Amino acid sequence: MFLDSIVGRVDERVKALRTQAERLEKVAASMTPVRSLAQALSASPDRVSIIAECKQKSPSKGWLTHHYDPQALARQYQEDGASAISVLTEPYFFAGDLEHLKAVKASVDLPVLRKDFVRDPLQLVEARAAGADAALLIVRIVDDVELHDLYQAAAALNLEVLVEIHSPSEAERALKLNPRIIGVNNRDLDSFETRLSFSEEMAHVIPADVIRVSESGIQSVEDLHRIQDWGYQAALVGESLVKGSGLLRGYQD
Ligand SMILES: O=P(O)(O)OC[C@@H](O)[C@@H](O)c1c[nH]c2ccccc12
Repeated sequence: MFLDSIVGRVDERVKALRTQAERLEKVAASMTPVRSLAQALSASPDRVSIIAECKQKSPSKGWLTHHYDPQALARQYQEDGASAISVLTEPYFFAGDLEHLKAVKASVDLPVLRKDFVRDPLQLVEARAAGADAALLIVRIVDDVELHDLYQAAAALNLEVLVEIHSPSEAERALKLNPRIIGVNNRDLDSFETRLSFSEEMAHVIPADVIRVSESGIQSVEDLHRIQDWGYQAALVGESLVKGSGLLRGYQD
């Protein structure tokens, strides 16, 4: 199954990273203060804040664009009113690269989120050393102890986290962390199908003081309005923006 193979590759990457642990920790400790994702997502309470994603390829849709320039894309997102930028760094299934994140960070003023499959605290050190302000934590791919340890490790690095869930039981696990931001993924990671109303179903299990992000399959201004009606402060949008839908501009007008 997809997640098993992706997790296998992640664990290989982590193993290779071990030799660089000391250097990465030094670099991470020397980084300038983070740009706060939580603050960026709370800045415009009357509308949905958009985390715009740089993604070249996905397991469900294949190549999204032939000419991928994450730096130029992120700059455009910022100009069009995005609140934060998400950058895919997973190389095997999403054609991502940590270098994309570094380039993006250097060219925008917005918080930058590392979008990867995080299983080990060293990946968070690596993210911080590359300039990430926040990282995604997918509840499904770790156990409770690992989740807790990753959450603590991120806090120690001053890295904010977007805790991603895809079921009521994952919501329960996530809430034990007292997280500031929760992402509800509308995409089922087994079937790859997206269903926006999943965000509606999950809204009532997330406490009101948690920043809610609806993720995946968001394509139109109407979708953004629906999410807002369900009590979400933010949306994570990839494919439709990469393909040039103009959703950000359409929403600003
Ligand atoms: O391209 P979309 O459908 O707008 O989705 C963006 C984002 O939600 C999606 O890329 C995503 C959400 N959670 C993930 C976890 C891993 C990789 C990718 C993702």
